[in-house]
Amino acid sequence: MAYQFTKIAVKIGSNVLTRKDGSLDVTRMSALVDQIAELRKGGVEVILISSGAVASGRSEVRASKKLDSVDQRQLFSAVGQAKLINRYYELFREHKIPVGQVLTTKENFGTRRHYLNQKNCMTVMLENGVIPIVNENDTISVSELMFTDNDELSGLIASMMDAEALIILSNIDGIYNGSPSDPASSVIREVEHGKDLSDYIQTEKSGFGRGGMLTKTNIARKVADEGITVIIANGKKDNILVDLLKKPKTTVCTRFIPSTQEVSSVKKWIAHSEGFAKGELHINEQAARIINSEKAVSILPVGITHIEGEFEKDDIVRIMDHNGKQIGVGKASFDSSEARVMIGKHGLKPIVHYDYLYIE
Ligand SMILES: Nc1ncnc2c1ncn2[C@@H]1O[C@H](COP(=O)(O)OP(=O)(O)O)[C@@H](O)[C@H]1O
Ligand SMILES: N[C@@H](CCC(=O)OP(=O)(O)O)C(=O)O
Repeated sequence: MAYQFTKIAVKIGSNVLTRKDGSLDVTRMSALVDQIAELRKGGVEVILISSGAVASGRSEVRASKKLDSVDQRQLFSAVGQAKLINRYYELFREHKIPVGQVLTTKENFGTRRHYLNQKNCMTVMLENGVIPIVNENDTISVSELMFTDNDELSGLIASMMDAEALIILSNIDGIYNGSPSDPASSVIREVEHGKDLSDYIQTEKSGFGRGGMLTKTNIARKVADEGITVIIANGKKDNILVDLLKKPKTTVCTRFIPSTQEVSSVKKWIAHSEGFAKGELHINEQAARIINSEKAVSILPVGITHIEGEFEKDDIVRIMDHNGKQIGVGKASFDSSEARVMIGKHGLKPIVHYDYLYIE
């Protein structure tokens, strides 16, 4: 039977892969691997983004002295990632499917060249029948260099690899329209473009996760706006992956409806580049109004009131409106000193061209 999608990114959260005592839930891993193998047999290409390094390392080593949170993360992930990938390797080998490890950091997405290098690496893996298993390189990404969590990373990967769908597996059936523990709440089955869900999200996180439901929702919206279906579902449920693709109507999950507008690959990269922004372009009210309308416009010097920070040509900059609120990000066509000289002048080239502008 043909599946609904032919190329998907699947993110498996820490909570799906860990038991209550923090040990690696190999039975669950094995069940998910079986499902991915079944999807592959049915012609679906899969990119896996798997958390669980820190959680699986925690039960493996006893620290000789009390460690701070950074040391703990580095120690546990170094040990745990090896264990995690080894398990995946063994489990996929039973299906004769080769896997490869991709460990990455936020910095690896900072320049277009690095971004394309990673894309090429994973493309060549897929072309050769290898399933990429991606995780953040927790041993070297520390504090401000870290992704918020693997949800953010999975959004980047799905967008970079032009996946048709991103399936985020957590320990909950989807996004509830109230507290998940309240029996009166139920799972929101579909989220249309522009729907704000922030009122529903509780700030608490599950036992081993890092980001929580709010990051999942924000990432899901952004990725769906790029034309990719995003599904949040319960990875602890039997046969969930296959059911989501085979029986989309009857399988409980939250589904973000993708935008039908085409988004260029450069724009996709820029949309996920906020974390690497070097400076700020502040624009006046009229420019903000035009940019926020549906029209395709560039950021011209005439609409800029001031520039904050220093940046080079081709760096990512934040676009701020007249109230100081961030409305987008873009790639600067000039460095900050050149751009400052151009402020307020008519008839000059754009500081950020429309092709390199992402409005939130
Ligand atoms: N409205 C909501 N609907 C569903 N889950 C929610 C909601 N608000 C908060 N949460 C919490 O978000 C958790 C999932 O996020 P997270 O802990 O980051 O999981 P993961 O490790 O799978 O990434 C759920 O277990 C739940 O406790
Ligand atoms: N890279 C970390 C993932 C931490 C994380 O973001 O977890 P989660 O919130 O479950 O996606 C690990 O492998 O432990």
